[in-house]
Amino acid sequence: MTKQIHLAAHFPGVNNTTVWSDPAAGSQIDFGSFRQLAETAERGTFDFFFLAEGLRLREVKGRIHDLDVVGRPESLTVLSALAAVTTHLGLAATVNSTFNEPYELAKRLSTLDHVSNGRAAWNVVTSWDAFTGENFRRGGYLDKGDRYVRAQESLRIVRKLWDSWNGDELVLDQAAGAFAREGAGAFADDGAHFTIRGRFGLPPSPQGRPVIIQAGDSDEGREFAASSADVIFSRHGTFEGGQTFYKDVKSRLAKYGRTDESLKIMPAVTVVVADTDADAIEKAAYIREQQVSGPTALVLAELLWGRDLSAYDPDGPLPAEDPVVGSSVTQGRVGYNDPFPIVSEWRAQAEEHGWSLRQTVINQQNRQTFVGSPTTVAEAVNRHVQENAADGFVLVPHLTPSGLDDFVDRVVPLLRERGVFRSEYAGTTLRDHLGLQL
Ligand SMILES: Cc1cc2nc3c(=O)[nH]c(=O)nc-3n(C[C@H](O)[C@H](O)[C@H](O)COP(=O)(O)O)c2cc1C
Repeated sequence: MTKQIHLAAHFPGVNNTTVWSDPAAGSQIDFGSFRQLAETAERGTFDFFFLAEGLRLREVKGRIHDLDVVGRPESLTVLSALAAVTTHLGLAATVNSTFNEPYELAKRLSTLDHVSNGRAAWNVVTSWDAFTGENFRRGGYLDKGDRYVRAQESLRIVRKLWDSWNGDELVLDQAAGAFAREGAGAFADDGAHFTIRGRFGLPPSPQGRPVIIQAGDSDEGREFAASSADVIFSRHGTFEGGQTFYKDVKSRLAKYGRTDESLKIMPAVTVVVADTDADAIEKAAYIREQQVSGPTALVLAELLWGRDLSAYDPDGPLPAEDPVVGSSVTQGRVGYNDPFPIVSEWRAQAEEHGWSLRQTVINQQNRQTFVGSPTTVAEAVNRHVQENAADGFVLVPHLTPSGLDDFVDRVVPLLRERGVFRSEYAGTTLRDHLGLQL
């Protein structure tokens, strides 16, 4: 059976994917930028618009990393404003489960679902580290092993609050002076992280339960997604890597009584489109040059090596030392669990091609996923989906807010022609777009 492709738009701003210094880049903060990208995604009949979250600016030796965007507005507030200027596009917010309370989460996400008429999604992320925790009153953080215990408990309670109304509690009997039935929204929960009871103040939202997205990659993260998520935002965008990840996660579903269709896998990908394949390859190389300055190459290499490499010349050879596991010189970024095979591969490739450290980072780490003419890109996107390397993609543009124009104007029509992507929205809620049941 031919699968239908799912697509989402990622608003740039985290990591070195964004080239904010490009003369064609607009504001990362002005609402007009969010609106323009969301309108482009809706014109392309995308499933949803996605906002990542960084709770603390990344630092390298105490200084803000030069390619991170400073001053990101808060996601749920921006998405609520976008709800008023879009009609069908899903609206997905990344919100951390470590530093938020389930009651607040349930209320804020349910509110987004109400104001958008059923288009809300929550991307549950689990940063646990002390560096991020310093921003918060409790000043603390979780043991790494507890991050999914708290996430699982938070999600279970959030769902309990969303389910605490049957939907028939509002009486609105003017003559009798009765607004709602007794018992509306009553809840109680007693767990390892929360002991709470009370009343949830909001009647059920249009989706009942907003869509749940998960983005962790560890074994615990994959298990959490298999048990509880509707969508996975993964980093496995290559064909082979995507197929391996897809098989791994889908094979975990049966033990939770779930079908393959109940969990959509949508890797983050980058796309470069031009008139011809050759033009696109040239354009892609230029973008990678912009994304990886000398200082950025050193930071990305430090993350892999787990060492201070500031004495190295990015235009010189790769560091001779072995990597160190578990030491993060770059605070606020997740390091590598097993850097050794990657360092070996980088060394082999650098030697074969005569690459400097910077050229190695550019070629090994920052390659765009889909590069080519509109036809080449449409065929590759479709092949990944039909051959189960993904159910769709979260597109990460390098420019704000015009970075998806080429894809929407030139690739989407080809996907529509092939009958693998919608020409108009069939339903009104995000669950409808994703083909998800409650
Ligand atoms: C593709 C992808 C995107 C992510 N985006 C965010 C984000 O925007 N904000 C955040 O705090 N964490 C983000 N994360 C981090 C994870 O959600 C998770 O909290 C972290 O990786 C720890 O979980 P793990 O050990 O299972 O990977 C992202 C992870 C992946 C794989």
